[in-house]
Amino acid sequence: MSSMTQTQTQSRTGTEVLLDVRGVRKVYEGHGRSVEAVRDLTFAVGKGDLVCVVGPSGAGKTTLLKCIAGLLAPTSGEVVLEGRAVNGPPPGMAVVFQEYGRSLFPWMTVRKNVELPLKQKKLPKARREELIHTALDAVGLADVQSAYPWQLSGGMQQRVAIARAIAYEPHILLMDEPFAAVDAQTRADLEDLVRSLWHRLGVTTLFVTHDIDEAVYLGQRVLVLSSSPTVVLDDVTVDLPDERDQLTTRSSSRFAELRGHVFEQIQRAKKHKAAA
Ligand SMILES: Nc1ncnc2c1ncn2[C@@H]1O[C@H](COP(=O)(O)OP(=O)(O)OP(=O)(O)O)[C@@H](O)[C@H]1O
Repeated sequence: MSSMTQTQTQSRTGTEVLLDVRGVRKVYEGHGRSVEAVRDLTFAVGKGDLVCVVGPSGAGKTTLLKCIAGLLAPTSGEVVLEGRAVNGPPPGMAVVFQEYGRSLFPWMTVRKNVELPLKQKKLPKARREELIHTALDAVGLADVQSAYPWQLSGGMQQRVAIARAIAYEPHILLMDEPFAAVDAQTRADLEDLVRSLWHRLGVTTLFVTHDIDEAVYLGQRVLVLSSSPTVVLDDVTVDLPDERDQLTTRSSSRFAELRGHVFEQIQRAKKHKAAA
């Protein structure tokens, strides 16, 4: 059972805190060995913010996300969402995973896949229809709702997964390296889709990636994680103009400075780890 918990009231962007991650540590135990995946993670995400988490491979990004999603219990520390401690999947959360092939049900049409969580939410049919239509329209897939996921390209399948997440009307959207398995051009389109949905819906979004450019392009803030055992190395404010596009934003000098800064931090952490 969730309990009401004292929470931070203001995020770094000055908005009301929605997600509060406090001193989260995760040690995996088993087969006679223990792995300290995450040592100490503390940060807050404000309501309506788009925050990216970037870190090297094996830094514990998925572990952190599973702790936030209530799929894994931290060894110590806690995750507080909307003032309540998370100790199971919270009702107002949707997650988009990297492996769209495994997260969509192949025997269900696109619309049935999007509808499933809405049925679990026990929404009436008319409301479900409205949400399915709006979400599929928003991701540009209104015309393939009767298709099966395996009839679609990887990028389209991931758009179905995004449609399913936004149709659910989550208070917070978690995305775990959602575009790692698609080609570069599709990836750029999907990044722009995330920015435009975020603008339109204002949903609080935590986007996890190992791609520094992607983190800087998408986020209002970038949390930089160290190598495992993981801590937050830096919390970078992305002071790029809010209107972003793949060409002008990525070729601006400020973008280059920010990505250089994040890159340097990650490289330093890797060297530090190697030396230790
Ligand atoms: N179930 C598990 N049991 C034991 N160790 C685990 C388990 N899951 C993850 N780990 C270890 O925890 C560390 C962090 O893993 P995690 O998958 O969270 O990192 P990541 O940053 O998401 O990696 P990647 O970017 O490669 O997906 C790694 O050393 C990994 O081997």
